[in-house]
Amino acid sequence: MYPGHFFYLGGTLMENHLIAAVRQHHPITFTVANTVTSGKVADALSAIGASPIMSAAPEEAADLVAAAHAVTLNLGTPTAELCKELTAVARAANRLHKPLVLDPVACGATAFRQQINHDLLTNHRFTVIRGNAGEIASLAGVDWNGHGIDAGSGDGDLVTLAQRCANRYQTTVVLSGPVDVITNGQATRHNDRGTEWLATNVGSGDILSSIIAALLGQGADPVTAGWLGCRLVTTAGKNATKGTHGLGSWQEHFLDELTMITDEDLA
Ligand SMILES: Nc1ncnc2c1ncn2[C@@H]1O[C@H](COP(=O)(O)OP(=O)(O)O)[C@@H](O)[C@H]1O
Ligand SMILES: Cc1ncsc1CCOP(=O)(O)O
Ligand SMILES: [Mg+2]
Repeated sequence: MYPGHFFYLGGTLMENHLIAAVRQHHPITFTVANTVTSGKVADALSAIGASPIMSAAPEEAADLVAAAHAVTLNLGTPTAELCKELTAVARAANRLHKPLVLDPVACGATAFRQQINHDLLTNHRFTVIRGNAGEIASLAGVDWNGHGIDAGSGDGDLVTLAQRCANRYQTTVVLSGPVDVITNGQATRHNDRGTEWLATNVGSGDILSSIIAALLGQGADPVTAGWLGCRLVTTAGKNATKGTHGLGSWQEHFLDELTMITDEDLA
């Protein structure tokens, strides 16, 4: 717990104050980012008031984890070299009790990605896993037609799928999509806000994962951080559609909406 962090009050986290707390305390949110959306993630974190830092150097992994309030491992563009960094960061985060989020981008697409995710999940504890249905199905060992970085298609109940993944890895799962499912295997919440621009925009999921980390860094419990992260991203995304002509203008409005979002918007 850091000075100014929020804590449980009568069993309920003061969700509405978390955004204000992030804006006031600027939690340092360390992302081992992919090479595609690193800048977008940094901008989105900065827009909500968090203090982003990205690095892929194992030499500074322990120091950066020590300085950070929360950490995200994004596996969008893995390499054998990056695996050293992922291991060093995960180990330091567990040792220093820092919240740790996994974004298993396209984890079912190749044997290489499957192996990296398996190794990380076997050897380290994650506070939250955030992925789309195809990614969560792959981690849960459920048959699914993944589609690259996108969710693809499959049968079955998404709540059951998310709960299975949460139970398998003893963690909280945020399964994102048209309806987001947030579960720790017992408590389950939903968020049904959004816009298809979020699916079209490359990096929406990466942004969500790192925003959830920022909220964890501000002291939110995992289910609350997962739900509020989804609520923030989808509310800003939906509000950004006003006056949008295409993906370019939506992206610009989305950053503005993330910056200006209010408790009333989130309600
Ligand atoms: N079809 C959709 N309609 C509304 N919101 C969506 C849709 N698809 C994704 N989202 C939202 O976009 C955000 C990122 O989720 P998602 O697109 O599933 O991640 P990823 O980019 O990793 O596939 C989530 O907040 C989710 O609610
Ligand atoms: C296109 C692409 N290729 C490797 S990572 C990446 C970005 C994935 O972003 P997201 O999963 O948030 O849509
Ligand atoms: Mg993704």
